[in-house]
Amino acid sequence: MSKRTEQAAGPRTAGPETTGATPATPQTSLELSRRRLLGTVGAAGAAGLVVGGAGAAIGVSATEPEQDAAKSVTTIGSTEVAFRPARARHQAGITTPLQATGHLVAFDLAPGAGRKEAAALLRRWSRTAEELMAGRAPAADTGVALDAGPSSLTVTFGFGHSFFGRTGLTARRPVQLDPLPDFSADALDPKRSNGDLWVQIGADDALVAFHALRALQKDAADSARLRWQMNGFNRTPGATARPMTARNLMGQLDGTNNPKPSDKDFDERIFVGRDAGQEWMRGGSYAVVRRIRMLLDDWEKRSRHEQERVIGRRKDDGAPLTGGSETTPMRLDATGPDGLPVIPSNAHARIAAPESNQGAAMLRRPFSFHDGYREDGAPDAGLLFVCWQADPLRAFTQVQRKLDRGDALSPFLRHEASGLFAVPPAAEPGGYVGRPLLEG
Ligand SMILES: C=CC1=C(C)c2cc3[nH]c(cc4nc(cc5[nH]c(cc1n2)c(C)c5CCC(=O)O)C(CCC(=O)O)=C4C)c(C)c3C=C
Ligand SMILES: [Fe+2]
Repeated sequence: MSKRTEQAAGPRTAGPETTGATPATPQTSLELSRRRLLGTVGAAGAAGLVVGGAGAAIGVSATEPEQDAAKSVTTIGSTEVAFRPARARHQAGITTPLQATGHLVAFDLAPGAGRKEAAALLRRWSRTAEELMAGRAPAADTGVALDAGPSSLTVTFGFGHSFFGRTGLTARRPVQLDPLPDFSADALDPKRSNGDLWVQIGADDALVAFHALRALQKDAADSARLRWQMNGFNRTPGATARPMTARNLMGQLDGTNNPKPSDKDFDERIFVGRDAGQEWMRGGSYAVVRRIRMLLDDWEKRSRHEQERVIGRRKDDGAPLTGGSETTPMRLDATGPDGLPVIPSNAHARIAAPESNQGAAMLRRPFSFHDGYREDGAPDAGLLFVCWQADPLRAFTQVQRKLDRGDALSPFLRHEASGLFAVPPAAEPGGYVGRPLLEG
């Protein structure tokens, strides 16, 4: 299995859809990297040469500095994520470890385009995504990613509420796509919210991600028009000396208590089950997307101690305020000498925890964003919050309702855009994403 050094949910292994060879020793890693340096892997021919490198952290000590630099770069580039996972039914980009660059894009079908045009578009998009994720260049390529391998590229497709009316498929729209309720702290921009179609692109190389975005935009041609685009980033794999949970722009370890694929109820919580009302969604998931701006000027004025009480965890190592390490469970009932809860009653992690929400859980897989500075001089920066769940009403909505009523983090956040998308299972061999809906 291909290994990554920066992961979505703390120290854990890559998602089941990541392909690759047996974890490499320093020696094999070097050999594989040499093969790649000889030019055998590039945008035109990566298939079959997924090195599954051991990551920069393993290989660096045994070799010359120049080789080390080349090796760590090529290891990142050559990691491939399967478009049609062999052992999972879901699309890539859900359990895939966080990538360094992301584009979230929504499209609306063009006037006059309906179900037939949508089906043709999803077929084109699926073919392009499969080629690019394997590191192959599509027809009439721009050449932007010519020198790079697939770089963990994932492309994930979803349908918004409005898609079903536009395509005459209202009867097959899942109730889970009913619009999210209004929350008191919402300041949503409708132009940057929702949309007929949603595409999530992630990659460990910014040019590879841009290349994919352009190719998909060209495929959309006259059948769909861009509604909004958001660009985000995460830490680059290998930037930290050991695999770690990612940090957000407030400086917190974010993702610690995410559900893990090894949890016995993971699939049930994150993916639509076999008994779901809408058959075409079985094995799929629902994505909630929120552009959440952080009021960083206010946040950064708070002391470390105050910041930690807002979350309920320590900033440096992510351990709960009740002690231990990052992976130690929070003791929500622990009180201090003053008789008050050690993890404050309005701490974000307490209010959002499954224990406070009838077991509700979601897989958070965000990107940070920074779109420059606002007129008032404040950074236009924050979190492109993306979370995945089998049922948004029982996961995101349940938790956000609670956060909305008294989360200590809320005064430092502005929810500025929102989307809810049905993300169907992966394409079957010879098929395309969404075919059972569009042709069923
Ligand atoms: C409605 C869901 C959530 C929103 C919106 C949200 C925004 C948000 N969160 C952080 C930072 C942290 N969140 C943490 C934990 C956490 N957050 C949610 C849900 C939402 N967060 C959940 C379900 C959890 C897990 C709670 C638990 O089970 O313990 C943490 C702590 C570390 C961790 O577990 O990840 C941080 C830090 C920001 C900055 C933010 C909006 C910008
Ligand atoms: Fe959170």
